[in-house]
Order: sequence, then C-alpha cells, then structure tokens
Amino acid sequence: MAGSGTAHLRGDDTLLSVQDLEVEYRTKGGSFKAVGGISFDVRRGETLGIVGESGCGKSTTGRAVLRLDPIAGGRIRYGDEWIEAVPERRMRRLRREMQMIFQDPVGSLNPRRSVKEIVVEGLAIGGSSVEDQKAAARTVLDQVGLPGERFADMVPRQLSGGQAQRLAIGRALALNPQLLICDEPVSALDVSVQAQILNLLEELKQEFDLTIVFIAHDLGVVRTVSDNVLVMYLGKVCEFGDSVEVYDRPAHPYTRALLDSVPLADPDKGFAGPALQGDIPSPLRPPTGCRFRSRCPVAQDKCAVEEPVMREVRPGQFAACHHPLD
Ligand SMILES: Nc1ncnc2c1ncn2[C@@H]1O[C@H](COP(=O)(O)OP(=O)(O)OP(=O)(O)O)[C@@H](O)[C@H]1O
Repeated sequence: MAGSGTAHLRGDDTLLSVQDLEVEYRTKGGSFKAVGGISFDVRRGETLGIVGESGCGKSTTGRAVLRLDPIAGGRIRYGDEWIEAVPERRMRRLRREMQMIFQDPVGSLNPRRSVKEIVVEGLAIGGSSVEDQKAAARTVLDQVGLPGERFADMVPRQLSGGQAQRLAIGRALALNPQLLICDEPVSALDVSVQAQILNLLEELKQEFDLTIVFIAHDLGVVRTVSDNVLVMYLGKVCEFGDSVEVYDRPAHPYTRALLDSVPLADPDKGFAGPALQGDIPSPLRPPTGCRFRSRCPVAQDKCAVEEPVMREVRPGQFAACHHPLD
C-alpha cells in the first residue's frame, strides 16, 4: 500500500517499507524535492514496478533506499533496520544485500577487469578461499548464461549490451542479495535482448527468492514483470496497485495517459497516443494543488488549490486524484 505514510499497516513479510520519503537536491536555480514524500511497501518475493516519465524521481528513490542520496525526510525500513539511522559501516554491509542494476551495463562495470574478476570481486569481500571463489564465479556465470569457458577472460567492452547486463546481474548475484533494485535494466537493449534479460531476472527471482524493485519509464516492460506498480509524477506517487488492475483500469488520468502513450500497449486498441500533452513542469516550481493538473484532461478548479491525497479507489488500488477515472 502506498501514499498513506506511517498510517499503513505492514505484515511480517514486508522486506522494504518506504515511509514519507523526501530527497532534496540543491542546484544553481535553488533547491527542490526530487522525491516529495512518497510511501510504499515491498513484500518479500514481490516485484514492485516504479514507472513515470524521465525526471519524476524513480532513480532517486532507488538510490535513497541504498542511502546513496541523502534522505531529507521520512523513513526507510529494510528488514528490521531503519536505513536512515544505521551507521555507515553497517550500511556498507546492507548494500551487499541490496544490489542495484543500472541501465548502462558496460558503464557500470570496471573496464580493466575480466568477466571472472568482476564476479569474484564481490565474492572476495566475503573472505572465501580462492578455489571456492573460482567455483562460485563459474556457477554464477552459468546461472546468468555466460558460460565461463567462453566468457571468463573477456573484458566488458568485448561483450554485447545484453551480455554485459548478464554480467552486471551476475556480479550482483555473487553477493547473495535479497533485494535487487533494477534501474531501467533493459532500456538500452534491443527489444529481443530485453525479453531475454527480463526472463533471466524472473528465473533468478524464483531460484533465489529475490525481491525486486524494477524502475522503468516503459509501462509495457513493467507490466510483464511486476506484481504491484507505483506510478510517479514530479516526485510524488499518483497511483499504486496490483499491476494487472492498474493496467486494465487505471484510476489516475496520468496513468491512463502513460498507457495511451505506449505504442500497441493493447494490439486491439492500437496506438492511442500521443496522449501526454505539454512539457513536464520544472520541479523547482511545481504547479499548486495537483502537480499533474497542467497536463490533465479532466482537471477542474479544485485541482489548482488542493493537493489530492492517496485514497483507495478500488480494493487494493490507490490514486491521488480529485476526479479518479471509473
Ligand atoms: N545529483 C543531482 N543533483 C541535482 N538534481 C538531480 C540530481 N539527480 C537527479 N536530479 C534531478 O532530480 C529529478 C529526479 O531525477 P531522477 O533521476 O530520480 O528521475 P528519474 O525518474 O529516474 O528519471 P530518468 O529516467 O531520466 O533517470 C530530476 O529533475 C533530475 O534532473
């Protein structure tokens, strides 16, 4: 459940709980909240998709969970620990359990290390013997579809984009993570390769009981992998719910517009877009009231003066909108 701040209930199976998170950046033009008070829970074994247009704060949210960006407000609970409060030494250990996969796999890998060394790098921190490390590296490389005999001695630039992303996933897996934060992991890849990487993530999730936060601007991609989906706009959550429900019956006009902008999201309906008119307002000067109102086809006077709060529009589906869609 999202957007309800500390009021929400959490079951024991919640691995990650983000509560009223705020992240502020300082720029030449002034400081602004890239994430303006968002809340969500992720259960163990769940994949949560986070979607929204470029700049809405998806990556910032992911980085804040790993405390790579300073948390300006709110709380993040991982397991039994409060991320914003743990000492940096403990945080470094927790970051092994919470691995991040990035959009640009080649850029995220050390160009001077071989494939084998990149995987072993993570294992070495664990203090295992050299023989154990080699065997574990071979296993990991097999698991991500890069058989050691062919790939072990290559360097990242010799790999295709898809192979490099497999390696980045293998490097993360070597650390035995519980949570994977995948930040646009397939956006830079060809469509056919995208499907392979998504399948790989799904297989690994099942095999290793992973919990995944999957960040993407492409709703089509998120739909195929997510149990729940969180839709963000200008640093706020506008909709949250079961991904099938949200896709089939979006309640927020922004979600509707995003869906309509996806070419052939539904082959029967064809391409309904471009549905999103106008530019995203500057985060330095967001609109008053509802942030989406300047681009919203159903906005009315109230939307300019009163910020909508998240409320349950259908069981398990929440939207921050004064005029949710039926
Ligand atoms: N280090 C930073 N300093 C200042 N502003 C930043 C910084 N990082 C991100 N921003 C700004 O914060 C806002 C949110 O950025 P963020 O990268 O989280 O969005 P996003 O939804 O992940 O978009 P994208 O898909 O383009 O990465 C944007 O306006 C961005 O320009």
